Amino acid sequence: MNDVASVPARRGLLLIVSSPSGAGKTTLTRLLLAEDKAMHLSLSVTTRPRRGSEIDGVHYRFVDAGTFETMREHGELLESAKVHGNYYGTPRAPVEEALAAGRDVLFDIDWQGTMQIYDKMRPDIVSVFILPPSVSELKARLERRAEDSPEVIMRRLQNSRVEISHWTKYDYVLVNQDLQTTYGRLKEILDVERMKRQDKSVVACLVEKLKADLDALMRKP
Ligand SMILES: Nc1nc2c(ncn2[C@@H]2O[C@H](COP(=O)(O)OP(=O)(O)O)[C@@H](O)[C@H]2O)c(=O)[nH]1
Ligand SMILES: Nc1ncnc2c1ncn2[C@@H]1O[C@H](COP(=O)(O)OP(=O)(O)O)[C@@H](O)[C@H]1O
Repeated sequence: MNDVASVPARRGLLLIVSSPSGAGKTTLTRLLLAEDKAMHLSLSVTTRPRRGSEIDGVHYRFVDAGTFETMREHGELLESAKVHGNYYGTPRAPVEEALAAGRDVLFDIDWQGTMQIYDKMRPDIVSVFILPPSVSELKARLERRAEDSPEVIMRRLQNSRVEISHWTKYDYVLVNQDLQTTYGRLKEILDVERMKRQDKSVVACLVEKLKADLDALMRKP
């Protein structure tokens, strides 16, 4: 039996974080990955051009359209979607390996991908939707990030309208006003959801032992 004073064993969970572009999901998920060594990023493949701050194999695997299509045809993607005119997909094998090993996996994917993974793995999923506090702040964040052209920023803002309408499909919604507050809430969600998935057999063993010890105590003269 595990030491009951330590965190009991549990199944791995799949944490999905989605948001309209610029709301802050990359910032939040990078903070989490840096701090939480039990969390592993699902590295997506994409046909989108790499941004200056991104590293191939760390933030995305950047592939051409032909490679993406071959992966999709061969069933190598757990889900895939076209977002802002580019293709994105989640490689299947690393997720299945992580789940089998009881590790937690983090997905930064859009609502279309979320729906596809829900269909396959709903009990293991915890989904969080991040909203910006206002449109002006969303636009300002996209501009401050300074990674996209004005045309790309306008397209992302335009697409935000559809994306935010999917918030109802998520388990939790966070409004990312103050970054540290939002990050704190995200960690609270994760703590609770991990606790919910604790291996109950460990608790059952402890309860049996407590009962036996109580019986023994009561029998003492
Ligand atoms: N379905 C799906 N969406 C993805 C995947 N990877 C990233 N996305 C989504 O694609 C959208 C665009 O991502 P990105 O190009 O990094 O831009 P950003 O949202 O402005 O940071 C975001 O909504 C991401 O969550 C994936 O593997 N599958
Ligand atoms: N709570 C916040 N307050 C102010 N700026 C933020 C906040 N969260 C994120 N940002 C900034 O907004 C920009 C967009 O954030 P990012 O994480 O790239 O968004 P997304 O991944 O959702 O497109 C980045 O420059 C980031 O530093």
